[in-house]
Amino acid sequence: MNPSPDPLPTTPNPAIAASYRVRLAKEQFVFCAAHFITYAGDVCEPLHGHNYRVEVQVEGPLDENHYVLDFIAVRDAVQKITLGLDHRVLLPTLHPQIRVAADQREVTATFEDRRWVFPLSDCVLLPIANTTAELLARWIGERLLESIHACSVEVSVDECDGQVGVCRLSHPR
Ligand SMILES: Nc1nc2c(c(=O)[nH]1)N=C([C@H](O)[C@H](O)COP(=O)(O)OP(=O)(O)OP(=O)(O)O)CN2
Repeated sequence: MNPSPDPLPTTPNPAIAASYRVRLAKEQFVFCAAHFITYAGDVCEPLHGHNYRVEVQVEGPLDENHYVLDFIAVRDAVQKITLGLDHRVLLPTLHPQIRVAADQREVTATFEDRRWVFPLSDCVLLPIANTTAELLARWIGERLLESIHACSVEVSVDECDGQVGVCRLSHPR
């Protein structure tokens, strides 16, 4: 005769540490934007566009619903951020060599002897040093942390099918 099986535990084991996060990778987390970056010191790309795809992870303790955060609240917060970048030209205002100047109507960006002029309403001026996927992920992560209550977020920005910049941000403890 088989010995009777061990009884199933009736509570989670407090000796085993658990942490939780939610991950959202929604179809609608896409923004189509134009940009150019510099690299290797003084190489400046031509203006071009990407269909950027965003994914987020949010970490924290469980609330009274046993949620880290409501998926719907996170979804709406991310969508609001990505919508603000959609169909825009992304320009870095902290770039050491790209100068970005705006008036009531237009934005002028200059790099060495090159000059781009855009309608103001077509642009988003971002306080970052270069519009790399990594720094866009950080900018989105900071906006997300401002709008949801979470210990930490991780934002991935995929600029074209598998080229992904990732930034993890945590509130100081
Ligand atoms: N770590 C990072 N590397 C690169 C970034 C970045 O944000 N983080 N960005 C770029 C460029 O912005 C560029 O957009 C790369 O895109 P891609 O179109 O793939 O570049 P190609 O010149 O190879 O263009 P093809 O159309 O594929 O010929 C570069 N690196």
